[in-house]
Amino acid sequence: MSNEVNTDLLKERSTATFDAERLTEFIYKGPEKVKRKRQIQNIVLQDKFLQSFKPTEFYDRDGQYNNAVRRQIYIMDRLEELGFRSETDRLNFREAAAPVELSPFGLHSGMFVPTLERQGTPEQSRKWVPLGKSFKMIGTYAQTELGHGTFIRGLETTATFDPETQEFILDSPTLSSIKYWPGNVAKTVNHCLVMAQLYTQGKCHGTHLFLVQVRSMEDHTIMPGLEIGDIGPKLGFDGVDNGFMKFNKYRIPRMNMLMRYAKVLENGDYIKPKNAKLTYGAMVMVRVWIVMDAFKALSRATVIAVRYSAVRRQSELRPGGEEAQVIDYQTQQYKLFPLLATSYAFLLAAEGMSQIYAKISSDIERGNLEDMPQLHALACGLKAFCTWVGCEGIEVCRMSCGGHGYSHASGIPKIYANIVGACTYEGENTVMMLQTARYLSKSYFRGQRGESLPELIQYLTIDLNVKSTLGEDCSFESLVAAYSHRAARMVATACKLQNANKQKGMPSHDAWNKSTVPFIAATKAHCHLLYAVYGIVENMGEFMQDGYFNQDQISILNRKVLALLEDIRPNAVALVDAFDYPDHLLQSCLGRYDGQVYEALYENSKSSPLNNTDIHSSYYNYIRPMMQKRSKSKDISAKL
Ligand SMILES: CCCCCCCC(=O)SCCNC(=O)CCNC(=O)[C@H](O)C(C)(C)COP(=O)(O)OP(=O)(O)OC[C@H]1O[C@@H](n2cnc3c(N)ncnc32)[C@H](O)[C@@H]1OP(=O)(O)O
Ligand SMILES: Cc1cc2nc3c(=O)[nH]c(=O)nc-3n(C[C@H](O)[C@H](O)[C@H](O)COP(=O)(O)OP(=O)(O)OC[C@H]3O[C@@H](n4cnc5c(N)ncnc54)[C@H](O)[C@@H]3O)c2cc1C
Repeated sequence: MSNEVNTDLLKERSTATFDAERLTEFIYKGPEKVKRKRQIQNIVLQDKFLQSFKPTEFYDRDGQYNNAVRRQIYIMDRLEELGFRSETDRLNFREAAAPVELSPFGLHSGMFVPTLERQGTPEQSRKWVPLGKSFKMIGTYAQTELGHGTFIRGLETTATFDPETQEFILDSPTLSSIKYWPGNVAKTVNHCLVMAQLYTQGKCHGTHLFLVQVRSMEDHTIMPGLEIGDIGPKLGFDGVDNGFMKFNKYRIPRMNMLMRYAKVLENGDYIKPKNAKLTYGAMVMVRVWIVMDAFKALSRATVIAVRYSAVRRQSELRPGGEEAQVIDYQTQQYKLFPLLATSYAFLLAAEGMSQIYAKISSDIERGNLEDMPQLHALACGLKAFCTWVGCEGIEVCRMSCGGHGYSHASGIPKIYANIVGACTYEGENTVMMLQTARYLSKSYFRGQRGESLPELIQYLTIDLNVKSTLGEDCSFESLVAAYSHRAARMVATACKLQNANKQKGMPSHDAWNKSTVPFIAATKAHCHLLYAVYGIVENMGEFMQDGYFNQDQISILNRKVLALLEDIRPNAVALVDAFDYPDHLLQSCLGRYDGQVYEALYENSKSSPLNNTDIHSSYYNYIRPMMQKRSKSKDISAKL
């Protein structure tokens, strides 16, 4: 590979009107943090073992899982050797060492250990968390079943208390109750946190979490009374062993129920929690993290597509002139530049969401549940919005790279396959949006009654008769006012429909269900209250419905969005460079920093396993016999 930088990329970087390094420092919170991040990324780049893997798509499923395990255990050992203590250092190392290969221990660190910490009693946490952190106990979060994922209250796995033996008896009473999907259950973990319906003294008290040993700590064999297996290949997550698990009257000690919020006493008495939804805390935490995941996925795809668009020359923009950089086509800019803006918006939304989560979850830990509904609504809405919009955007990035975008060598299919699952896991997006919609509906009616509302939703009470003051300058204030107006009006419209349904005599659940489509649109508008002009132009109908904008203002906005494309054009490459993703993290022949795309594609293709032999065995086994047979045939058409 040559080490020159593509001349078009060189020109793009030299004509940028700002220093990308300053923006990188803003993104990563200062020059020292940037320097440290790069140091750690370079340690990975120099690491022979970590650089010894071929791209994941060159391995079969067994190989991908085996590599994922090897890689992650190597990473754990290296982190110990390097003595990285700060979470940022460890995260930077992990992300560089496994940029697209998901970890078979992801749920152990991401849900199992944090849930033991947050949902166990102090004694339980003291006993189990060190075992989890030292990987003596390797666990996952097993909630979803064949028949239920969304409707947790409908889960069928039972945990029945036996006061004689001071044990819970776990059982999968029906086919649909078999645990199905939990990550790392099939081959990796030896423990699970199992969500099950708790029965004691003949009464069901709803779903609770239980710590269950599923494999022997001696030889990893499956514990008697359990059936465990892999669910099979999926759209992505190939290195992750999502599994199924069936309980057959499987006994665990009473003290294996996580009892921080709810308890079962020795005599079988049930002590209920302050709020039944405290058990759902792990899911809220992961939804908050998924907002950052959506930013990382969309920004990486945007880096690849924008750099490639600067390098790719195709067709004549000026008749007889040289072939144009595709980034100079207005249509290509209209595809990609809004995604660049969206990536930055998601970064800010993710950071804001994490700060709100940190504050409210610490209040909840201290017993103050006042803001729990707001946290739930925000986490549901942003998780759904950012993954939906992010995945749509990643697909636009892929298609904007033409044929090469469809190749794994572009890096984009892996980004998409890994993040698109997030539209489903940790709460199916529509269902999550409806949770937020429920919160908006209740808040709207509280606002109508003159009650005070939390700051984030006070816009619901604005005067909807006001028209826009937007002028040629498209001021920030006028844009925020437009988004607030649109969302407030759409929430009011959905709530009025819900009310009208009730007035017609519908029971409240029907009145709700028959207004959920406008509520989803209103909730998306609520979440969209993040970034500007493009969003208005793309959703103009919703902004115009009550004449909020006049014709002149609509023309201003249409002109503005095209003018913004021209404003961004000279800085597009610098704006993606600022995300500072090194090549080995992007894993993309199209998004390389040096722009040497064709050489990289050619080298990558030559390493494809199918090229290990010049003539494939199928020629000898099938093609040659077919040709020989047809060459003897009298029937000329068979020869064709
Ligand atoms: C690297 C990637 C790894 C991938 C990891 C993936 C891991 C997983 O997928 S684990 C499994 C994830 N599963 C889910 O997220 C299931 C989603 N379903 C749910 O959360 C619930 O069933 C839900 C919320 C949809 C409905 O629950 P349900 O009990 O019917 O509640 P519902 O009747 O709608 O509401 C009851 C009240 O509880 C509130 N509530 C519900 N959930 C929560 C919560 N988590 N926190 C606070 N309040 C809540 C509602 O807002 C409502 O409040 P109000 O009455 O004031 O309006
Ligand atoms: C990659 C991946 C990893 C996963 N990892 C785990 C894991 O580690 N542990 C675990 O426990 N689970 C895991 N899951 C399961 C995941 O959490 C569930 O699939 C998810 O919660 C969705 O539930 P469901 O499959 O029942 O979908 P369903 O709810 O059956 O969705 C089907 C359709 O029904 C609609 N629907 C459902 N309820 C309503 C409603 N009330 N109103 C309107 N529409 C509705 C949905 O919008 C959707 O369109 C994973 C899933 C995936 C894809």
